[in-house]
Amino acid sequence: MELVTPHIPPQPAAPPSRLNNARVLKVELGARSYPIRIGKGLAANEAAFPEAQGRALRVITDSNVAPVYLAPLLAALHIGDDQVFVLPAGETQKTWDSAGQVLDWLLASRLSRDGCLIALGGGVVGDLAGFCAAIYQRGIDFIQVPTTLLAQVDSSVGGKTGVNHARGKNLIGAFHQPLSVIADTSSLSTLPRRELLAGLAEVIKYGMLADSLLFEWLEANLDRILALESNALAEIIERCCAIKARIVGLDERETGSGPRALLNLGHTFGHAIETHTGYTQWLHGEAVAAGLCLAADLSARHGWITEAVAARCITLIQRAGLPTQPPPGMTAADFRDLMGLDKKVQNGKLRLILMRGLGDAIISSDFDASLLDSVLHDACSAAG
Ligand SMILES: NC(=O)c1ccc[n+]([C@@H]2O[C@H](COP(=O)([O-])OP(=O)(O)OC[C@H]3O[C@@H](n4cnc5c(N)ncnc54)[C@H](O)[C@@H]3O)[C@@H](O)[C@H]2O)c1
Ligand SMILES: O=C(O)C(=O)C[C@@H](O)[C@H](O)[C@H](O)COP(=O)(O)O
Ligand SMILES: [Zn+2]
Repeated sequence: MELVTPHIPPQPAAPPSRLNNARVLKVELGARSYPIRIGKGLAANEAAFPEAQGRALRVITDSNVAPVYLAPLLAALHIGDDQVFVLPAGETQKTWDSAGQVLDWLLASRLSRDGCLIALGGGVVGDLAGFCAAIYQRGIDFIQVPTTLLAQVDSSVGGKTGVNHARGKNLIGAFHQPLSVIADTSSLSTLPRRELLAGLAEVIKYGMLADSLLFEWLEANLDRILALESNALAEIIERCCAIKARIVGLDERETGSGPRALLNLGHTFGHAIETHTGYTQWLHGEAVAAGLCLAADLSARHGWITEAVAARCITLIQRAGLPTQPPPGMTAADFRDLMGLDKKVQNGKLRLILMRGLGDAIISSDFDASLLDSVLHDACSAAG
């Protein structure tokens, strides 16, 4: 059995600094280091955007976010609504075609290389706007203003940008770090319930892959999160961003044996589900939730985690109102076909992120293929 176990050193002891009421963490990437500012009301506060001052700015957002959060942001940035591109909302917009439309608009608006894009929205807007920033005139600056739980705990941090392809999730993209991440926690109050739960899937993922204490905290405090208690939401955003910042700081570009691939726990399965369903039926977090259950099951069948640990993971996902099984009608063959295009494939061999303990994930290139087959077959049969 060959397991690559990237070492994740403990968190630095220095406490994060504060900016007024904001909590500030930092992604340490040398000259490309940047702050993550977390707090209520930040997206309407000029002081949260020092990196934007004196710059030509363009805002990319979507049709659900714009009516609620655009005007206060424009006021804070002192720009008009003629500097805004509004995408239709939803995962189906995360395409090459949408990127082309944004790039056409940027050129038409004559933005020069010293300009800066602002991504106001969830992970779809963040990934798409970040990708456009990465390739527009060979790369311009951008700032993430995440408005979903998923984007605040995960997608706005780390510089993975890109679009989907009919053959697979995020298959076209670039690494491009933002100048800053401004996570305004008050925006979560308008988030639809289903979107909140989808974000929780990534939070549970962090506990499963890197932090057993976070996982236990989630087991004890899930009801507070589901009740949108602001202290509980702030707690998970900070803890998840701290984990992500640390891992990205160690392995920005997801090298072969570095720890960043661990953030993909559940995703090889989840991305196959999203692609199979045409990015229309399952939210990213929902697909990841089912993928986390498959990863836990496969890890347990290898004997790398106990049945009891796998059951705790699946129970927490179920308690969070998330799917624990693949979509009805999807087959093991569908999974195998789609997983073959996963970006972690090396020399034609699939690598999976699996668990060897609660809060302890591994990259495995040598899992037992017959166990994978039986996990997929059992799960697909149970889903119908
Ligand atoms: N780059 C990364 O590291 C990374 C990490 C995780 C996920 N992702 C990507 O992120 C995407 C999913 O992001 P998402 O879950 O944020 O989805 P999303 O961007 O589609 O947003 C979810 C929905 O909520 C709406 N919305 C956003 N903010 C709102 C608010 N405050 N109030 C009311 N409605 C609001 C949006 O219009 C949309 O309809 C996927 O494409 C996934 O692949 C990327
Ligand atoms: O930041 C990362 O690295 C992640 O893997 C975070 C994931 O939650 C996210 O969905 C990411 O977009 C997946 O990346 P991909 O490389 O598998 O497309
Ligand atoms: Zn994800």
